Amino acid sequence: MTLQAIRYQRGSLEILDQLLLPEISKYISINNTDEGWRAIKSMQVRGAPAIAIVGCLSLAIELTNKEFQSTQELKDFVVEKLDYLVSARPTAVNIADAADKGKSMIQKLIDDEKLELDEIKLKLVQEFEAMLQADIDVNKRIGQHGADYILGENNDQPVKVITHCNTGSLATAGYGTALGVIRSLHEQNKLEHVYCTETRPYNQGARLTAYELVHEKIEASLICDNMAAACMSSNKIHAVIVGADRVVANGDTANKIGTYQLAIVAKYHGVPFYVACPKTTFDPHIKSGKDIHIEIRPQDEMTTLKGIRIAAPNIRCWNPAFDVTPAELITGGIITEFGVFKPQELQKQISKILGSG
Ligand SMILES: CSC[C@@H](O)[C@@H](O)C(=O)COP(=O)(O)O
Repeated sequence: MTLQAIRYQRGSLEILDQLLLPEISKYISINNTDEGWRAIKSMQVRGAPAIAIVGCLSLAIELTNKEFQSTQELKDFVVEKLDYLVSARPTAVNIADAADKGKSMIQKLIDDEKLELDEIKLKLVQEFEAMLQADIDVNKRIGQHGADYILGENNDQPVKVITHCNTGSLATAGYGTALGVIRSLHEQNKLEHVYCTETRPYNQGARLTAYELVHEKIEASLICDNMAAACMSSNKIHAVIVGADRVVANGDTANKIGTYQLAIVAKYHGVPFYVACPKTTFDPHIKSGKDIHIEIRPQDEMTTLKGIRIAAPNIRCWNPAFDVTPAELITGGIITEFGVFKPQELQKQISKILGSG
């Protein structure tokens, strides 16, 4: 059985508290957008697609339980709550994309004079609910496209890959993006080995990806972040596959801190570097990676481990949660639900994809 980070049925939302994993599997309920915002901010739920889905579902819960007197009141409430949810973490664009879609949808529904207030509310709730299944479907397509492409580049022979951070069932509605590609390779018996990086300082790799890989019985080894170069020089690695929090118009990509250095190391060793993400991770409004807002996280994520101080007292820290990988280092391509694109064709492909609705 695959891990389920998000459990939802109308009126009830629960998430697996990722702060407690891997030792404790505990679901917590999210009853409104305040609780949704706090769960995202504290990283009880994390990963670009999961943040968007949990944010929107926390609003669906609040909408289900609340009565409105007018469509204007409903619209003001939805817009305010969506803006609030987007503010929880700034780098991943998926929640901003979902918020924009929610806002234009409510306007469209209000403009439809045939619809009553309750029907408008219900349709909006249904729209947010549909994100769960849609994300799993998209991830499976990403997995298939990515696995086919990588195997095509390797004469259909089993491959060894490296991945970074957590991009699996815990970061999405299920299956995963980069980890979805790895899962798909494994399902086809074409995955010889996967190395997952520890992903300091929050340890998404050691705690979450390693947990998913063990759970799925996938051949895997954990490496510290500073072992990636040694791993590539002492093993034949066929691909590095990572996820993304925002891919901008020129193909520059923000992802978990450490992705950039992994891409540099991969280029040096001639290992193709792939980014796997859905179209909701594209941000065509930003031209280059220099303009992506990078979230800075609290210092204690670096200085302490489970509440125990591991750094010298009084040292200051710089703790950016993400970095930007320039498009030219994404040498393998960007794996989407529509296929695999080279970063230089991304701008054209994004307009084509976004134009297709
Ligand atoms: C499918 S998840 C893609 C990205 O969101 C993932 O690689 C990542 O950087 C997650 O960062 P996090 O800080 O854990 O939310």
